[in-house]
Amino acid sequence: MKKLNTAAQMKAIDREAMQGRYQIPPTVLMENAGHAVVTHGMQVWGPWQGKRVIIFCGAGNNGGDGFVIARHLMAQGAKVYVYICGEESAYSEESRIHLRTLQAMQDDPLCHLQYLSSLAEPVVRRRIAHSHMIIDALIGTGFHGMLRPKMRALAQIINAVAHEAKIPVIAVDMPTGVDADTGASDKDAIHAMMTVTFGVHKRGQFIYPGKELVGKVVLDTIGMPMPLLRKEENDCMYALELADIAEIMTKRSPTSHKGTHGTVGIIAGSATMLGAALMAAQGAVRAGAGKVRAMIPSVVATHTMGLYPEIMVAAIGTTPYFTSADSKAVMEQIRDCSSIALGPGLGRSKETQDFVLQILEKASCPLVIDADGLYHLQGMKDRVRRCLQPLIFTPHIAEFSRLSGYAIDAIKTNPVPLLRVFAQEWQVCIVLKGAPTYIVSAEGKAVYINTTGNAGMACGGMGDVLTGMVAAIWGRENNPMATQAACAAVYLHGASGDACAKDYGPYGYTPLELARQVPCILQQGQVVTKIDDGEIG
Ligand SMILES: NC(=O)C1=CN([C@@H]2O[C@H](COP(=O)(O)OP(=O)(O)OC[C@H]3O[C@@H](n4cnc5c(N)ncnc54)[C@H](OP(=O)(O)O)[C@@H]3O)[C@@H](O)[C@H]2O)[C@@H](O)CC1
Ligand SMILES: Nc1ncnc2c1ncn2[C@@H]1O[C@H](COP(=O)(O)OP(=O)(O)O)[C@@H](O)[C@H]1O
Ligand SMILES: [K+]
Repeated sequence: MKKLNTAAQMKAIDREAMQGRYQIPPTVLMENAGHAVVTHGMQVWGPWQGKRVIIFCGAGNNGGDGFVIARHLMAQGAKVYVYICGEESAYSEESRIHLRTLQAMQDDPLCHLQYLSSLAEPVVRRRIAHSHMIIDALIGTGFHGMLRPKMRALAQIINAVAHEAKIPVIAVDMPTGVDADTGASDKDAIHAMMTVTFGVHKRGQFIYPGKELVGKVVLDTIGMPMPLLRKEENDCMYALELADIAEIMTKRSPTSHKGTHGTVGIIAGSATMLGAALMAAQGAVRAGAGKVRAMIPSVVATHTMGLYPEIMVAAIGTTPYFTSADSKAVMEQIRDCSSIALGPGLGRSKETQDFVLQILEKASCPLVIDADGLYHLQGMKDRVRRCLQPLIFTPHIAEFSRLSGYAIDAIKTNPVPLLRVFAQEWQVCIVLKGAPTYIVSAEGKAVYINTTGNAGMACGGMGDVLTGMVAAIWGRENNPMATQAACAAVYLHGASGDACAKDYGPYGYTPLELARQVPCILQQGQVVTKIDDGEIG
């Protein structure tokens, strides 16, 4: 998985690399950063020879990187137009050194160096329009707040002209105007086609709207000592990758049987929401559950008979929704279950709440709780903490807001600290569904961010499928930890959505079509790499 840092964590690493026992001179890190941009740019767009490149250099160290980039581009035969926004005296020592080196090369016909303030706007527009490439070295991890008027005006020009003339923009470390910690972006933030980032990825590259503005992100370690780059932060965040899932979705032993792969109990559905139960059950089947038993109120269960023969259906009670009178029958049915998915389509009757609380109290295996199951747990933190079984909650933002009391806007702006507090206080692993989906362990320490999925999944029932998948992966023999199971399910669910988007089109595919893709993802993505007993397959 990819480690994701905040700007402050990155700064601390930079400091340690320069001042601690490593003693790397700051000019060297900046040199390597600038060189990295030139190298990665060439790998995507070919040789720089003969290209006209505009480099906008801000007043901080991001601008310093720009001066280095200019020198290396000239060495490769590009003509550079370097526009400086800062005052020479205000630059850091390392930026000033690189600026002076560049100033010493000013006579070179390939070098055009100018303070931006001395240039009329139409000239800037014309120069951009006649360039082959633009380098955004205006602001990197140091961006905060909103773009100030002059910077905003410049960013608007760059975006407009680059878009119109189809000129690629390479962002140095971060596109100007994107917050490296949260992905929050100024409305005029620069839209890059590629971002070359240094040392460790930044969180804002994986969170919308920043995620959309960074383009292709390339990481270069710029010669920083690996122990610093690998260091586990107290407040750590990771982006999920296919390889992480392969650790969990192991190959089956050839002699395994259905009992080996877990029995998932689905407690879901009510008179008007039968589909939710079936979609969760299908999610469990497609994610590899050995057996799936769906417990559904009798009144509606009759309609499911024969629909999905692979699912065992237990018709429960006499009411159109579950009540506490049903808990005994349900407990009988889940005795042999290795995990339970509770909640999709249960409805919001007060009587169902009593039922949910009884299941929570008596269950003898891990529980994944979603949708109406979570609705019934509002204000029930103590009851949840008393539950003897490990729990995974899978709310979307509105459900999380209802449960936690945090405002939807606050969750959208910066969910991570809120999720950590909630997970610790409620002692549950939490999956905050959305774009992107976050997974937080019950200790509230590690946060994982999903990298798969698309807007075609914004459709009723997709979450139900996920709930069944989490339960299936969590309920296997040698079952993974809650967080691992949640990460694997979320990643696979999103990857299946991406496969649907490719096969069917960007939207309009159904939750069951998505569920059907799960085994194909395991196959095509070669996710399954190991045998259950740990042997490499
Ligand atoms: N050794 C290292 O550390 C290495 C660092 N490296 C590079 O340094 C970068 C970090 O450098 P940094 O910390 O100097 O910040 P940076 O991104 O240049 O931004 C600060 C400037 O932006 C301005 N500004 C901010 N917000 C603004 C707004 N809303 N609207 C307008 N202006 C705004 C801010 O103005 P101020 O707030 O100070 O008035 C200041 O002028 C990092 O991303 C990487 O590229 C590499 O060389 C590798 C080694
Ligand atoms: N724009 C999007 N990008 C990626 N994933 C999305 C997007 N919109 C929805 N999803 C995913 O689809 C699922 C929707 O779940 P949910 O909101 O609970 O739907 P339902 O309750 O109807 O089943 C979640 O896993 C969510 O992450
Ligand atoms: K930048």
